[in-house]
Amino acid sequence: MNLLKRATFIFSEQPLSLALGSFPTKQSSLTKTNPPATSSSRPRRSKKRFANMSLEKLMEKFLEQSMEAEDNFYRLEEQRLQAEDKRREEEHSRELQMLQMLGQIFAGISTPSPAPQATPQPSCISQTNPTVPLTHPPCGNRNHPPALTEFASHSQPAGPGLLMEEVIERSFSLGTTAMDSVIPLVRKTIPPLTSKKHKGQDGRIGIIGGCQEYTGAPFFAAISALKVGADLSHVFCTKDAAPVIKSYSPELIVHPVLDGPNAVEEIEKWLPRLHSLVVGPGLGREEMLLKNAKEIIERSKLRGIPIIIDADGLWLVAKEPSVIQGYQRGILTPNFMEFTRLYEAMHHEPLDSTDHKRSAQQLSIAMGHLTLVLKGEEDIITDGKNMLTCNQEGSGRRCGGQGDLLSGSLGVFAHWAFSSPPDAAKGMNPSLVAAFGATSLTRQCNRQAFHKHSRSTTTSDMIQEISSAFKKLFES
Ligand SMILES: NC(=O)C1=CN([C@@H]2O[C@H](COP(=O)(O)OP(=O)(O)OC[C@H]3O[C@@H](n4cnc5c(N)ncnc54)[C@H](O)[C@@H]3O)[C@@H](O)[C@H]2O)[C@@H](O)CC1
Ligand SMILES: Nc1ncnc2c1ncn2[C@@H]1O[C@H](COP(=O)(O)OP(=O)(O)OP(=O)(O)O)[C@@H](O)[C@H]1O
Repeated sequence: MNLLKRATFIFSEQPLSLALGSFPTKQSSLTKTNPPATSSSRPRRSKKRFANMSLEKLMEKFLEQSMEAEDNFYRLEEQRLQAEDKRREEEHSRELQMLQMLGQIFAGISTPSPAPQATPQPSCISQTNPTVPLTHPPCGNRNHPPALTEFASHSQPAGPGLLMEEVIERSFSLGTTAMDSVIPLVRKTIPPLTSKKHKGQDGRIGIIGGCQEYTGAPFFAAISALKVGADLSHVFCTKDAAPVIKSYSPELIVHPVLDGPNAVEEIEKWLPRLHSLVVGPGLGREEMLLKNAKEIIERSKLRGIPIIIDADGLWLVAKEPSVIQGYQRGILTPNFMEFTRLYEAMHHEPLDSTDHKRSAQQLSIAMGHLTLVLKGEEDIITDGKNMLTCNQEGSGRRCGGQGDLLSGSLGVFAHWAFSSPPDAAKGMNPSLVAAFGATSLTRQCNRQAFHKHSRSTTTSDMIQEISSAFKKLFES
């Protein structure tokens, strides 16, 4: 943007540089402004030439050129983003081809007679299991094929729609506890802070939510994303929620478009610039808002953007599971109520609440191996094949909004996990690594805030703790 802050006019052999910020933009005030000071070393000849041009004309010309420069900048930026998208799509299709080839090789080796395709044994159901088979996601920002090191034993019949890549397993040692062994993987996905980067590279996160009733939830999610380390945080909310959310924080970019006549098109314009999307905090359940959210999810899927669905976004998923079913970069973060709703919508029978882990695994499988984070006394994270549980000590305090802190920070961790080098997560599904990072952080914030505020702890207190909780977990 520095390019835009300066405009150079070549009215003579000597260029005249003007600082954009130092000029008023209104025509009326322009006339009152003194001509810009020129350096004492500037030759008289160029002064004479400028003297022939009125200041007003000069400023007009200057503004024209600066607008042109700005247009050019955005055009180039758009082209760059499109090229980046294209490169990513090519990577995906290469990866898929690889997977298909591996699938064919596998089919040749292991199926002398027609064998039933099967769901891998959920041997990872226990968090203390030292060796957990993990599967590389079929769709990831990876340009390497998964290692074909181990096949699961098949004790369950294949579920409908199981893919070949689902039986390609790889061994992964979890060590003694998930906490000890997954945290280092999370760390590896966190991009280092360096002076070489430009604004936006560490994350541009979008939140779809915020309506008349709920302005806190999208704010909590968006500000948490920033505090975790995203560079830019956008909130796409309804018109009447926008001024309220803006007033909470000047750091957020707030778009009052979600209930507008062209909501989907308005938001789609931003999708090429977003690294991940969090759908649902404070979205409400109005038909039109849910319809717009649904369409935005569809368009984000086409671009391979990681999508976290929480709160009222999960209400939408319970009504129309196909909106996210099978999308390997989708992550659902239900609390127990939301989980029950989803489970019953998918399985058409009441939830057996005695075995949360099994139910979570079943729901994930039914959703096409989507990563699911069932929040509770311990957070259960599963993609249907592998399971992690997060027991990071929190507190007994459950204030509204802490789920928003989780979903907002997960938006950032998901972007980092999906865009880190292939070996960072050691072959583990990036969604699982990201979810583990976000749940540990949320619980650590809760613990630290409770230590200071006990019963009065609120989500704002927890957000204050993000910086030190992050350092403690991932940077110490
Ligand atoms: N300050 C704000 O603006 C906040 C807005 N929120 C928004 O409020 C909207 C509705 O969310 P709700 O969670 O209330 O909706 P739900 O319909 O999912 O929850 C309904 C009820 O279930 C209860 N419940 C939650 N967890 C439970 C559990 N484990 N066992 C039993 N009952 C449980 C809740 O207390 C609530 O009364 C969402 O858009 C959400 O994002 C919340 O995020 C909280 C903060
Ligand atoms: N019983 C519990 N003990 C410890 N931590 C918990 C417990 N229940 C939830 N949490 C933690 O609180 C975080 C948010 O979960 P919660 O169930 O409050 O979400 P939510 O109801 O969706 O939140 P929100 O109020 O934002 O809608 C999760 O990271 C989870 O780890």
